Amino acid sequence: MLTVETLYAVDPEAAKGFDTKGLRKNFHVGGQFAKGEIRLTYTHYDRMIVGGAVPAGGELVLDRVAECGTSSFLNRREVGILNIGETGTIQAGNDSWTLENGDMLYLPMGSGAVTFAGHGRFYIASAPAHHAYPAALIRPEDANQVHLGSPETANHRTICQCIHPDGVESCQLVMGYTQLHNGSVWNTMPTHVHDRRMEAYLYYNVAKEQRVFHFMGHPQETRHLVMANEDIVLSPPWSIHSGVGTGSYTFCWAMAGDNMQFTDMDMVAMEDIR
Ligand SMILES: O=C(O)C(=O)C[C@H](O)C(=O)CO
Ligand SMILES: [Zn+2]
Repeated sequence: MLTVETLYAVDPEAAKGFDTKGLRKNFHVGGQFAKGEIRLTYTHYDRMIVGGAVPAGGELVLDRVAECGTSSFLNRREVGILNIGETGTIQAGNDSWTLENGDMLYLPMGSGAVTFAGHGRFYIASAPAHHAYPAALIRPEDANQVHLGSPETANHRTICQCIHPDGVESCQLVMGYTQLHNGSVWNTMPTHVHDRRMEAYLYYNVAKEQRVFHFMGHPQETRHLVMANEDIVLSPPWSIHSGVGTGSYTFCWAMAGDNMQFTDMDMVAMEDIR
């Protein structure tokens, strides 16, 4: 079963006026991981699609998605797929990959129908593409690691870059995940914006009774959203994206837009945040 919802883009002036319900309706994407289903959200931020596929021991096929206006999902798109569940397989054309927890698969434009099987919980992030780069399976040890923060500022973390210009190439999708070190709870703080790219965060490995307070908004008009396990949040290009957990967590970030330079960020000075 395939369900697709559409989210239109919001400008910073409109976002200023949202109450909690309005913020959640426009930026929070929940419930994407349902047994035996593929659930997608088609966003109008750089036409990024996010969602989940949970085959739960059966098979799920991702092929035609009416919102894309093509006969098959990947006709003019590329996709990154992260397994946050148990072992699962993904098949596209004559190729098949086994993904353990923490493995990511890049599938290029033109891959055809994608079949999910096994016991994986597959997080999907897809952006428009114009070229077919090679498909690639990225295991945790293949990711480029960047170490940031410190225990003193509770933001000690390792950024694992999986799909990026110096690793597995893509047209515009840049994707990886960030692991907080023991006792550290802040991600992406000091924070930044990048008006050239949108970003989506999937929070996972969040214990049932814990939450992540995710901060968004124009740097001088910040708001927060309370995120539970497997919740996704969209960050418009004009928005900060940072979070603090009441417990440990991991998050997967995916970006699309005008350039692919991970370090191309406009840092927000602490004294300027409101
Ligand atoms: O913890 C972090 O810092 C991040 O993971 C940063 C994000 O990946 C990001 O915002 C990249 O632009
Ligand atoms: Zn960012």
